[in-house]
Amino acid sequence: MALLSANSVSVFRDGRLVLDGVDMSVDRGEIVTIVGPNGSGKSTLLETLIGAIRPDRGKIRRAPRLRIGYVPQSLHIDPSMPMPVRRFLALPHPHDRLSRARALAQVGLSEAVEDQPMTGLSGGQFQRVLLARAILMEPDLLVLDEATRGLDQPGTAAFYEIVEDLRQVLNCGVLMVSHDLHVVMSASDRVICLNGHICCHGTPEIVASAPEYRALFGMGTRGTLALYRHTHDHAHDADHDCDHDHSQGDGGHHAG
Ligand SMILES: Nc1ncnc2c1ncn2[C@@H]1O[C@H](COP(=O)(O)OP(=O)(O)OP(=O)(O)O)[C@@H](O)[C@H]1O
Repeated sequence: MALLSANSVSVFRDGRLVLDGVDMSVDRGEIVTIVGPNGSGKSTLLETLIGAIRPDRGKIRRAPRLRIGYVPQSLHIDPSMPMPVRRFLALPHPHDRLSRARALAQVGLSEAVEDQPMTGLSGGQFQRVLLARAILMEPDLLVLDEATRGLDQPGTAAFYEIVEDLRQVLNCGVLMVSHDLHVVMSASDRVICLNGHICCHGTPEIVASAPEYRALFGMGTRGTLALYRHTHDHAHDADHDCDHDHSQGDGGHHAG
């Protein structure tokens, strides 16, 4: 059974249809990434999947007792109320020192960071602390909403390497939203391209070469992506679609 699935999910916001008939799922052990332009409904989809928004149509199914570790896009912490990392990690409930140290180590931070105020951390450290807090939940599923926003390229790449390690160590599923198209393509097992509805989905190779994806992100993107994870060596038919078989083991489809 999938950890989480959406079945024909539609969501209206302020009377406007922002998600239209979305079908998707995430299994344990896989990294699924949602890409799409600004305002295409990515955060709305995540919020609906984790139960923060009720779908107007369709159904969300979660595995029984599913534990979700959520890393938000950003988090505002009032600088006038300094909060040490230790206290932040204790939200919503405290954990023993060993668990905290292990979680921090898993995201590449030392225990010493616990004494620092959250507002004194660098962007990369801050996001790692958010990730450490999510790990402390012992999640079946990690949900990351643009968790690398504001990080430079090395910081972004390092963050996704940690996510990849965590997927193996925790044996969890990972669902993320990202604008880091290049890294996403190398770090994901499946990519979902969203623009209110699912334009196309499948392995990174299938999505990167889909006309629906290229229409949204530009023709140049495909060439750049090819540098990262584009192992097959045949020539592409200029107008093939997501159903094209790249012999990568996973299928994909497009939905207009
Ligand atoms: N709280 C809200 N109330 C009403 N409408 C909202 C709300 N949040 C988002 N929307 C609208 O829903 C649509 C989808 O927004 P959403 O934030 O899900 O897109 P996104 O793909 O995550 O965008 P971005 O890449 O800019 O983060 C947008 O038109 C947005 O204006």
